[in-house]
Amino acid sequence: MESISMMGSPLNTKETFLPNGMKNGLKEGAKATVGIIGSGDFSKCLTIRLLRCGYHVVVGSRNPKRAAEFFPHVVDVTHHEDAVAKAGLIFLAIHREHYASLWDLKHLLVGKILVDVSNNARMNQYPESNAEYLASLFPESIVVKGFNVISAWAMQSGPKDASRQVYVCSNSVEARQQVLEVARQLNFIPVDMGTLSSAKEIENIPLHLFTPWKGPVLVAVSLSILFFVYSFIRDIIHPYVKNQQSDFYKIPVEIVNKTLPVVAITLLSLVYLAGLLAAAHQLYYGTKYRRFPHWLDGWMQCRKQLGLLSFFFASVHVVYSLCLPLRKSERYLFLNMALQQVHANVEHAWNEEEVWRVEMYISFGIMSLGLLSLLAITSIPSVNSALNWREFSFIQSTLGYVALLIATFHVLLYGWKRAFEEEYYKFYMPPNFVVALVLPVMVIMGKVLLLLPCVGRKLKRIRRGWENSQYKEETMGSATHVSPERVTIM
Ligand SMILES: NC(=O)C1=CN([C@@H]2O[C@H](COP(=O)(O)OP(=O)(O)OC[C@H]3O[C@@H](n4cnc5c(N)ncnc54)[C@H](OP(=O)(O)O)[C@@H]3O)[C@@H](O)[C@H]2O)C=CC1
Ligand SMILES: [Fe+3]
Repeated sequence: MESISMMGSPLNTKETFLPNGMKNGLKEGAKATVGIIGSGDFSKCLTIRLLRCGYHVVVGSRNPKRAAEFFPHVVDVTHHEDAVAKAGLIFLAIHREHYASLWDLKHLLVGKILVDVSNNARMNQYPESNAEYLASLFPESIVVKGFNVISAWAMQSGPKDASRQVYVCSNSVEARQQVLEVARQLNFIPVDMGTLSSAKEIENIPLHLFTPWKGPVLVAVSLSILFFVYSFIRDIIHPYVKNQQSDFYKIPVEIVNKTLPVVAITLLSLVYLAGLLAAAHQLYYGTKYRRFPHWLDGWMQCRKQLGLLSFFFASVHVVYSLCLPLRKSERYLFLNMALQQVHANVEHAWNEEEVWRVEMYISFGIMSLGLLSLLAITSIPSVNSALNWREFSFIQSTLGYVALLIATFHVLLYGWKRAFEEEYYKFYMPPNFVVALVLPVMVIMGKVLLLLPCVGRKLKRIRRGWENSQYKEETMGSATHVSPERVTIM
């Protein structure tokens, strides 16, 4: 047999499964044999990948004759017993529900490494993880969890354009090392997750569906609906009811474009408000060792998503704003205005104050979008890892506040003149820009308060651990230890 088989020394897990040729930097050489139980999609794709990387593969199937048609001829497709006997490292490419059907092979599996690649249909479907269940069925085998986060497609197409990380855990260090090495040989990035107790966490990874995004997206959608309805009532319904003025044409562009910036700046304010509340919490209790309330913890952890959503809304707002002059309505209004000026004998229309206001607010808008883009780019892991902590914190915290300040000026310059011109609903239904400014102004004022020497010095002492009140609690590992400034905002 041209393989390094574990047969005869099943308990010696120190023996390697690496293709010898590769290990010695040679192309050819004796190949390690890897067993796979099951002949489904995952099994086929894993087989191809293993073959490409120089392994010898033996596949165990209930019906080897039928299964052999789907595998390259170099693959040994055989019965379960035979496959298990020929390999020391065995991937179980079958579903958890079928693990018990391998019971008859128990004596053959003693000391062998069983790699559990299974996934469940939903999170926490069973009380124990699939890998722990397998280990309980075959206590004399060595169970390793891994490869479940790699789809059959990614397995076949190679890790170039698909996810690359393979999370591995096992109670046996040697077995874990061997599976980590196989993952490395298959050109994946192995991640050691420690003991088998991490299996549940690993099994839940492919089942997450934008989990960290759910809360922020919900907030963004709720804010959008709220501000859209507000603008609709204020700018469309009210003029219609009061003066029979039909402005319904404004709904698709103008009202949407009034909603977008308000949502963008509110989301950006929420990013920094969480940090401010955390600072207030620490100042109030005089310690950093007290756990933040659950809601604040969750809020702090989704700041990156809130920041990226803010960037998204701001970008779409820019596109809408650039398209405003393309509208027919804008052209008609422009023509009407020109005609009115002709009738009024106005030859030179130039309002110095208006000119400056618009120049400034456009400039502030572009600058804040530029800064937001910078924050978004530095949140990309590869860029993020190229920065040291101080650089990252400077961009995410200091420049983030600058972006918020500039965006606030942008909104203020856009609206302040109109606010004075408008009479209706002035007091009990303020203009959109006033609504947009409530939160950012509060956040900026909060930051200014924190920058006051007396407050700032106290906070610094608390965060460095020099000041702890009687509330000190041992909560190592909780978010309490993460200084609000240390958590990325994007
Ligand atoms: N497909 C994917 O993208 C991924 C799959 N996985 C996991 O890999 C495992 C296999 O998935 P996949 O290949 O898609 O599934 P398939 O349904 O395609 O294949 C499962 C295989 O299990 C064997 N099998 C079926 N019924 C029984 C039984 N009663 N007793 C023993 N063996 C049986 C069959 O092989 P035979 O007839 O030859 O015995 C069958 O081909 C699952 O645990 C899955 O969660 C993990 C990551 C990605
Ligand atoms: Fe704007």
